[in-house]
Amino acid sequence: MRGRGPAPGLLERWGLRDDADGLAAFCERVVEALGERVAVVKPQSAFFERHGSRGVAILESTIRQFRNFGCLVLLDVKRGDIGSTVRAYADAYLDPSSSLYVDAITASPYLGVGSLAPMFETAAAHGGGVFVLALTSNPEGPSVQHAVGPDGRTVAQTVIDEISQLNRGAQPLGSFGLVVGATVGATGHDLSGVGGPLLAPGLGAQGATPDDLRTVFSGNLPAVLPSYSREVLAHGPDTVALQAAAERALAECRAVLTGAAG
Ligand SMILES: O=C(O)c1cc(=O)[nH]c(=O)n1[C@@H]1O[C@H](COP(=O)(O)O)[C@@H](O)[C@H]1O
Repeated sequence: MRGRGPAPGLLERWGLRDDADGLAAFCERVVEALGERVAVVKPQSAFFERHGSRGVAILESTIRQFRNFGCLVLLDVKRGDIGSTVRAYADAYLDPSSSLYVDAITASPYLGVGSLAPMFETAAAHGGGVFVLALTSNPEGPSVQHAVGPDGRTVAQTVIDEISQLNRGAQPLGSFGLVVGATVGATGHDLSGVGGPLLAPGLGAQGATPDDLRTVFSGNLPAVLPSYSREVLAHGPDTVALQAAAERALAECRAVLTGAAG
């Protein structure tokens, strides 16, 4: 998977202005270079929202173009709220009648996994997916996610177990995924019953390597969806260089995920 993070630093590096025109040019080039070559793209909504209504229009158009190539779009929005508001987020991103409709989104479980139910229902109704944060790649994450509750489980393990329950019986994988950073190391959390995809950000720019996937995911490697953003995008705007960077990342991850010795 390739993340799409048109951050200000990247626009500048590509010789583009940090405005909506720069953002549009950036997205056009990324779609042209990678639209036919990647299975999943993960645009980060904030990098579009910071350009206001034009940014959101560019996000809509970029989503459409990638989907036209047959690419799955996983929008990184990390939404979460009380149930009635989550219903509106579900309508915005997971209902096919919305202009922001995508195949899957990221969601934050810190108002309780149950508060995300409207997203789960809408995703299930339309064949979409929801990736819920469990063990995030940032150094601040463990202070919340490793906290132990009254039943002896960590916050992260509670999230993992609730998502496992939602996927119960689904074959080969259910619609509900977890986010587990490639940077987190061996935390002792049990992912064996998840039955859904495991999104692994943190590769490349945040320091994790494909080898780290073995440590973090061990027996669960076949469910892992590795994600790179800056590591690939920093090679633009040259189309061939972007494509080569994506191919390199793919080859390195494939060697680990298909069980090559290492
Ligand atoms: O949900 C995410 O995608 C995510 C979760 C997480 O734990 N860590 C994390 O970095 N991300 C996102 O993944 C992307 C990583 O970008 P790079 O570090 O450039 O590959 C960013 O857009 C983050 O918002």
